[in-house]
Amino acid sequence: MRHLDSIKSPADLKGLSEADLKILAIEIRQFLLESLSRTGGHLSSNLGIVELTIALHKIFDSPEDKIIFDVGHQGYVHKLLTGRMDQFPTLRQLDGMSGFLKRSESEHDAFEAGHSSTSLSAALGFAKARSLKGTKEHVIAVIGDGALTGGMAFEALNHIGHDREKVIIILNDNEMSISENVGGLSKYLDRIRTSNNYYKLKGETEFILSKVPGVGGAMARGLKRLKGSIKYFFVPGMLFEDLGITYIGPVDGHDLPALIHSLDRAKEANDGPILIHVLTRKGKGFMPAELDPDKYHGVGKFSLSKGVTELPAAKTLSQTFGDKLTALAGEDERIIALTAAMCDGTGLEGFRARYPKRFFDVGIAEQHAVTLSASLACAGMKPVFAVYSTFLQRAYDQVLHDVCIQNANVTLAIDRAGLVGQDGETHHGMFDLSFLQPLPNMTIYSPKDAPELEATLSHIMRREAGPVAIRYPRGVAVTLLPFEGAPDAPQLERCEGDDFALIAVGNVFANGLEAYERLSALGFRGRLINPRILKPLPVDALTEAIGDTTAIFTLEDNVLTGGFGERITLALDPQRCNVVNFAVPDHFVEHGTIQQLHERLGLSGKRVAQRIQQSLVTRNMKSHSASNSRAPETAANGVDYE
Ligand SMILES: Cc1ncc(C[n+]2csc(CCOP(=O)(O)OP(=O)(O)O)c2C)c(N)n1
Ligand SMILES: CC(=O)[C@@H](O)[C@H](O)COP(=O)(O)O
Ligand SMILES: [Mg+2]
Repeated sequence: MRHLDSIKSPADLKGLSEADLKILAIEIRQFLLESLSRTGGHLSSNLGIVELTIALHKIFDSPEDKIIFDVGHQGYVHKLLTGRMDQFPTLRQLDGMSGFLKRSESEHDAFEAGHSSTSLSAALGFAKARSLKGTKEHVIAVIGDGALTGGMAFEALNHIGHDREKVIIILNDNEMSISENVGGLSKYLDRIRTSNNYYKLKGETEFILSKVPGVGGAMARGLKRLKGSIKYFFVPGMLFEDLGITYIGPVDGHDLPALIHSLDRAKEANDGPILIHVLTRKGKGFMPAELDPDKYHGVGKFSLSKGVTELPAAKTLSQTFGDKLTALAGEDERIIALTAAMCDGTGLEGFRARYPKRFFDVGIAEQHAVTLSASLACAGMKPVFAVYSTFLQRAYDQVLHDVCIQNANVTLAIDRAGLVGQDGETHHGMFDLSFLQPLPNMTIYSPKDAPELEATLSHIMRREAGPVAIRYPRGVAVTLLPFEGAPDAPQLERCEGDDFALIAVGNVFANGLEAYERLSALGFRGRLINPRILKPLPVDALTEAIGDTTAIFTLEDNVLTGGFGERITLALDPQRCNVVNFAVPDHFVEHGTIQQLHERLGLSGKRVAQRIQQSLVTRNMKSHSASNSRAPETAANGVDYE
């Protein structure tokens, strides 16, 4: 029997010898590879953190001790060691186990995340509560070198160093964010990594200090000064210690005895916050992932023998965006592309290669990226910040304060708008319309497919009229209908009659089209409108497109509150129109495929058709006799009433 099979909780680790733990690490890697090859998931970060997670659970006593994982994408080993092995076949699937930590899943998941750089603030909160309650548990934050580039992490370090509360920070340094890590901090860690001589000397000095009994007075001061000058000579700055946080390391993160020793040392120490600098290799143990950790950061199903085999090229909307922006940058040298550590995901690889001087990866620093964009715009450039909708939430005040108030010519290319699928509730981009629509000066576009995205981007880069957001979903670059008309005017895409008008925003226009065709097949004759521009709301053009229709339906993948539907409902004449909004309801949405989630929320083509049909039948029954109803048979035939 494998050791892994006998581990139902961290308590089962305690009796294992170091030799057994090393075998366990091999078993865990094997398990992760086999399981994730079938489900997909965040592979390389988890392969890299196997020994560290084992050591953490060996030394500390979860759930009393609080282990907080930053982002949480590297929490699979923790899930395995806390009794969730049999849930791995359902990882990130509808109603299955989350890809992140969830308090509802386990008492060992102390704090939830999905967005980066929150763990240090969270750890300090637990530590302060401990002091106030007078309890004794340990608080440990596990943060990656990428997550440490986020502003929140700096804010928390500043507070932790000052506060002196005992928090154990494990810096899991694999020299990678999703792509290569960037910035001065990354270079600083690199210097530490290569300053072995310093650590030898520092270690020896500490050893001398600890061994000389009753060392005191001038001698102690001399030795301390010596230690200090060695430190400054070999590692300028010594950032963490200068902030007031004791630094231990670097420690080989795949050497279990060394990890156990360092964690034990930190556990026993009494004095203030400690940072243990652990060096790991992303993708450890699976050669394709070690060689290309970026590609294996998040994977779909893959082959254990061949790794991720290239799929027949299905171009994504992100790539459509990136390619088009690169082409436009060839015509206008003021165009600048920015990303906050999501170069690949936002389709900017080509731009980076073609125009490296006009490409900025700022690290996980969305707030900084937005303000940087604002000042670039004020200096006459045309910055385009490509950002996932969910991560833009971080930079709301910067959008408001630095971009919109100054009417700066900044383009927010909002990728992963709408539901994103398996990352679930922390990652769905279902709020951007609600938080951007209220902002004065903001213009918002929502193209329905790849050609429209290209046309809209060209239009935006020419117009130079203040802040713009263009939102598009995670997915394949399809062409739904040929592009006609203008990118900034609503398009009446289908017009067969006045039974109903469906206004479907770009992200879910495909669902609207399917619903329209289903209703057409049932004999309903309506209109299908693609609004294209959501702010300023083109009320006159939409009113014209609606024509004499009085049954209006809106479809969007934003939450209902503050969404597009709500705004158009307020704008249309209530005496004449009856407007029904289909949108994401007022609750966080779980993980699953986008199609499954649309189905569950009543936003799929099929469900929208059913809901419209039901609504029309009810209206007809109210206003006419039952015999005048257009399709009573189908209404009674399997409609899922809501
Ligand atoms: C605010 C925010 N921006 C971007 C991301 C996307 N993201 C998830 S993991 C990750 C890289 C994190 O790097 P690191 O902390 O070093 O962990 P590693 O994957 O190397 O283990 C990024 C950029 C995020 N989760 N949150
Ligand atoms: C953990 C995290 O935030 C990212 O790794 C995210 O899962 C990437 O999402 P995409 O797969 O949509 O690029
Ligand atoms: Mg990293």
